[in-house]
Amino acid sequence: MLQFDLLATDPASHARRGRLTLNHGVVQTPIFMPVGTYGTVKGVMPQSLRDMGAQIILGNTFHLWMRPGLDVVQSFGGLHAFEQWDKPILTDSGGFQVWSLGAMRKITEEGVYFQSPVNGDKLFMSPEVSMQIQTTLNSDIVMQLDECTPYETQGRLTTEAEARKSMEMSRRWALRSKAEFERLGNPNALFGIVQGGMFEHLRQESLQALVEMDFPGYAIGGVSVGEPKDEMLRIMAHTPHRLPATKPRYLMGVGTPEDLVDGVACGVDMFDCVMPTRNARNGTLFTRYGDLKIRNARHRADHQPLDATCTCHACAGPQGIAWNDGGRGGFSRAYLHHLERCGEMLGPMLTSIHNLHYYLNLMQGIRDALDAGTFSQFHAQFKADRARGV
Ligand SMILES: Nc1nc2c(CCNCC3CCCCC3)c3[nH]c(NCCc4ccccc4)nc3cc2c(=O)[nH]1
Ligand SMILES: [Zn+2]
Repeated sequence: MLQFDLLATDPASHARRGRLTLNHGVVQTPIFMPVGTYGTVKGVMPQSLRDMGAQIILGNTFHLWMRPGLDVVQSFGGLHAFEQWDKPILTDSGGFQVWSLGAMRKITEEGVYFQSPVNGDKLFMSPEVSMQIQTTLNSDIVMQLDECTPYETQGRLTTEAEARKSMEMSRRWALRSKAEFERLGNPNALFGIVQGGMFEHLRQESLQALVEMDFPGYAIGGVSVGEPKDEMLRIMAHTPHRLPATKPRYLMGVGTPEDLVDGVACGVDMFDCVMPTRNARNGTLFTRYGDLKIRNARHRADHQPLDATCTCHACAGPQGIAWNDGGRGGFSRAYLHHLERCGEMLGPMLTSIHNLHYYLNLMQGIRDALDAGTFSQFHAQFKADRARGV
């Protein structure tokens, strides 16, 4: 089940404030969804995710199907009990993950044939198989099986004819996904995924066909696939606001903090990206005044926290009082620099908490600004602050 309520719209942009009611709870939008790859957000305890305000996380259909295998997840009644997360979960269809595998796959009308990266087994993923897997996982939001149209292949840009062919297959797979989802009597929500490459008229054809199929929500796929930033922004400006205003819009795999704020202004409600956790593990930290590379020698003896305005456990400790508000319970840049240099486990754990908190706090700031009718000012201040430099 899914209910989407529009609570406020920004007069100067396509930004909107909403509320998503799902089987495992209510989600305030716009929202960033932390990505759990093997059934966990790497190095972060579920309780920490709850403490920092995560309302919905992503599960990984493809990986969980490989390992531990559906029989184990099924024995728990689905993903929630298995990974001890009782709030909503969104699962992707697995198509993108197979596509990311690169060579070891063959795409046909029927589905995708590929080799398991875990044990080399010959596997097959079709719209029907993907729906069966996601039904077993019992995720609150299920994604259709689609083909993520590449931006380029072996250095050659995808042509309009290729993008059309790919979009039309995804459209046929949307219908098959929907039919199987309904045949299985899945009580959750199935989203259609808009494709069409970098061609606005193909995006229009794709979204029109999906809207006619009447999904409870829609995703925009086929971006953040190596295209130049201005190409992604062009599609982000074209497609989201053309989707039904009364249904949630999910921009897949996006993005940087700037992309999230720009995406909200373009009418996007939901985002997911591995960036906060992946960057955390390689020592790139997001802060209000720009990005910070904690391994840089200039942090070696710096007593300040990563971000003096941050209330996360890494910056402000258990009390959660920011450095600027007099808090001194957090960890210093010197200590985090040291942990990273020593390769200590606590390093990526603390930096992941900080980066996830940064993303979730940014979305909370956007929701508060939309509630207050000050989104334009928020957008401008956010960009000015980030340009200041750390
Ligand atoms: N169906 C589908 N999924 C897509 C995804 C996966 C979204 N995240 C799922 C999530 C499930 C749990 C495990 C992790 C993934 C995308 N991710 C990106 N870019 C990420 C590009 C990126 C950005 C920063 C760092 C690395 C990669 N473009 C995407 C396009 C599509 C698409 O058309 N169709
Ligand atoms: Zn912090």
